[in-house]
Amino acid sequence: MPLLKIDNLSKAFGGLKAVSELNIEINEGELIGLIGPNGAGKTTVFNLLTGVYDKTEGDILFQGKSICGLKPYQVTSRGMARTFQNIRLFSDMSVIENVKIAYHQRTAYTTMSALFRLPGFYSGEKEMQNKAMELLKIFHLEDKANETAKNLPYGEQRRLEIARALATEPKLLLLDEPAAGMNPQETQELMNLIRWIRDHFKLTILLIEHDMSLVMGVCERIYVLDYGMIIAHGVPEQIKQNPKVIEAYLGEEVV
Ligand SMILES: Nc1ncnc2c1ncn2[C@@H]1O[C@H](COP(=O)(O)OP(=O)(O)OP(=O)(O)O)[C@@H](O)[C@H]1O
Repeated sequence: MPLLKIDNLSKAFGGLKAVSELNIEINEGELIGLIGPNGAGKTTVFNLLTGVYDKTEGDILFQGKSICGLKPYQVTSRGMARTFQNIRLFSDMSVIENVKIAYHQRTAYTTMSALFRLPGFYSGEKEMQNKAMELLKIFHLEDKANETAKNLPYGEQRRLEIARALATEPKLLLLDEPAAGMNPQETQELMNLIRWIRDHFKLTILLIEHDMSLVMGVCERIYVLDYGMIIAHGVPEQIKQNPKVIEAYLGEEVV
């Protein structure tokens, strides 16, 4: 059974079909790319997967169960987390608070123990603090734990967003243009980090990306969207040479 099965999914905005009869299957542990020209429908797919938009037609099965109609927080608790094209951090909160907030969805202590500061609350808080610090270390942000999120350089804010998504302990991680705004060296480091977190956390990853060197370098299979439809699907070597893909990018260098 695939971890994620997108089954004939469509989404219309009035007369515009942003996503049209989409079929995608992703198996546990895979690292998959979703690419396509501007306006192809990639972010709409993420919004459909995470309960931000309601589908017009079709179904989304996650671990064999339909997740259509669930609210974003319910999708998160089923084990799907995402980052955004435009970074969405709690910008006035500290770096570590950003991560701890995500852990709150997963902590075992009850409202009663939190209200009355019972022992369960303190052990829960301590555990959360330790786990958050561990994540920050992985993303080389431990020295910035108490800085205000908005004061971090752009590349670090992007890494913090991924750390925060991981704090919800997802099975499937959706990354929307993780390398946007990064220089080539940062992009290379991010590529290594994405592979590493997939292996370390035994994750499945679906990523949207315009940076072709990142997509081709890191993804095992790639789906190409154009006008809401899949025009190509395969391993990076097949995608690079696919005439429909080259045409969709209007002669832009695909690699
Ligand atoms: N909430 C909305 N209301 C109306 N139209 C929308 C909405 N969201 C997206 N669209 C339209 O759907 C189409 C697909 O948009 P989407 O943002 O999913 O593309 P994309 O592939 O992510 O593009 P980009 O690479 O530029 O981010 C576009 O024509 C867009 O204008």
